[in-house]
Amino acid sequence: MTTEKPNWNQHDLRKYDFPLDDIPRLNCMDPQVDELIRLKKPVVLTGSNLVGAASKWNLDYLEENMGNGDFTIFVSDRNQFKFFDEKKLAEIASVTGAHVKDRSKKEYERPAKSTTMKIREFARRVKEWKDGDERMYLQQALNSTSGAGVVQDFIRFRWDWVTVKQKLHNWGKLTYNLLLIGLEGNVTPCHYDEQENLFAQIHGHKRCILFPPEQFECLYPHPVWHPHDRQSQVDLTDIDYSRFPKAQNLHGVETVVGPGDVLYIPIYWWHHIESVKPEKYSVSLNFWYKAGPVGQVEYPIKGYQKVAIMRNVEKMLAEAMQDPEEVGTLLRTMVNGRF
Ligand SMILES: CC1(C)c2ccccc2-c2ccc(C[C@@H](CC(=O)O)C(=O)C(=O)O)cc21
Ligand SMILES: [Zn+2]
Repeated sequence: MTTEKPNWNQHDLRKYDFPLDDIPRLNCMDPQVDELIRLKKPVVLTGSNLVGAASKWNLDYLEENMGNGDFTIFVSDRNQFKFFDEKKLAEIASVTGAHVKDRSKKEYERPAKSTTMKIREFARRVKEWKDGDERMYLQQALNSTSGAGVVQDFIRFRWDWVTVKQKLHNWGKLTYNLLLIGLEGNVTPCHYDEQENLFAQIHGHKRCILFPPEQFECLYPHPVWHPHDRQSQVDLTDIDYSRFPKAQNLHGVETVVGPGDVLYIPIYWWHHIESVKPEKYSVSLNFWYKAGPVGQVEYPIKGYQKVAIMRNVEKMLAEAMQDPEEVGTLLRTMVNGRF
């Protein structure tokens, strides 16, 4: 049985061009949960109390209990926070041979810039924020150096429960717990991660739209060597069908998570996440796990395995030619009129 979906006033939510089915909401003790996770299908787990100790993490509490560190804040003059991986610029420079005319100065549009702020300053700006102002998104890995109060709460998470899940599903090690505090209306555009994710919602609500890895060709990700690697080129809120015709075949699943909900975002699944009204800000904490060991490969191979193969081919070709920009030309030569 699925637990009641919050009586969400659908008309408040943005209408998309593509069909969206509901992600199942199940009590965490329901045996169907482990079946869905085993099949790498998204599911909302209710009643887990995974981050119950953080239920009091509103801005006032966090302001008092996150210590005096400098926190990473992304700033954007629009709703979208399309992250830009600076490390990729160094990788491009390292793989590009001397024979390439000097393109390393190539300018990329840098959408969201990052800065650091004390939690007190961030909290003040959130309280004063009004629609139209510059948007901010605090994203900070939690660890033992976070404030004493937060660390005490962190220790009291349901690590017993989540460790059982990690082992049962052969996930690798826990790499990060990212604390996320974003303003209502902040959008993290459609992208995939190469990690399993238990996404715990703590304060406010987030609308999560997901697509399976099989819809790779409808979402036209940036090249692997691009700073927007793993992110879709398609703006789902304003789809350019002339550039991205296959986006017409998009068919997603969605849910709105609220405090206490934990959404399982399977590795390589696309997700587009928006903080929604009525709360002014939202607080989430994700649990990212490395992929488990590649077990016995079964054929036909699965969608997410094809994505991993395509990534490796792009990397290998860029290195072989010492020129990332040559990859498209070579691949077109390989397939056009032949396969
Ligand atoms: C947009 C932002 C702040 C960012 C900027 C620059 C580099 C990285 C990131 C980054 C990574 C993860 C998230 C959380 C979540 C999306 C969401 O909840 O908004 C998500 O995608 C996940 O948990 O996998 C959010 C961000
Ligand atoms: Zn993500």
